[in-house]
Amino acid sequence: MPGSGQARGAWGWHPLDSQWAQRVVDAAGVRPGELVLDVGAGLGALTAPLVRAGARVIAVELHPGRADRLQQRFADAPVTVVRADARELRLPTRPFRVVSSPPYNVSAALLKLLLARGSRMVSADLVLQRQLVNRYVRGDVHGANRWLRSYQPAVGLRLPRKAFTPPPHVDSAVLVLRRA
Ligand SMILES: C[S@@+](CC[C@H](N)C(=O)[O-])C[C@H]1O[C@@H](n2cnc3c(N)ncnc32)[C@H](O)[C@@H]1O
Repeated sequence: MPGSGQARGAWGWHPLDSQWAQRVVDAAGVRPGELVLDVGAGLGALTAPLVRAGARVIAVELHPGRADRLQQRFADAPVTVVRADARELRLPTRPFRVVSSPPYNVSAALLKLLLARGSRMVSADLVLQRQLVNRYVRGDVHGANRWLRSYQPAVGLRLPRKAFTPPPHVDSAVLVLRRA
């Protein structure tokens, strides 16, 4: 990322096309008034349809320039922008949902945090590397025995590489987690 002192790839910069972002939010079935975390919010591709669905959004973004632009874009909307590392996030103490397209290099750590004991997460719709989604759905991840008692995992929307600009090198899908 020019001027950030960090290579472009290290930021996992693959924003979603707005139509695909809308599809992800529609499929999540977000209802007005729900508290939703958009982790790795970028410039707000998912935040915008979440606001249109009536959600109260916490948009988490580590990149300082993007966090500033999010703040400006959603200044008049029910959006709280938090500049934080997704891997060290303090989760809401109220029930919350997650609808997010995080950078793939933090997705395992983010899931570990979201699924930790005591989390008030009621559901997640996460755009992830398809291979990782399949592993979660098969229960083929460390600690799965514990969280599979609380959450029902499923494969949601499959996203083609062209749903992102620039396109990633791997296929993506939505990991859908609902409280069992
Ligand atoms: C794949 S992009 C997706 C952006 C947006 N959600 C979208 O769909 O257009 C991931 C975003 O996560 C941000 N990011 C990278 N590392 C992060 C971290 N450790 N914590 C929070 N955000 C991070 C990047 O700056 C980037 O904006």
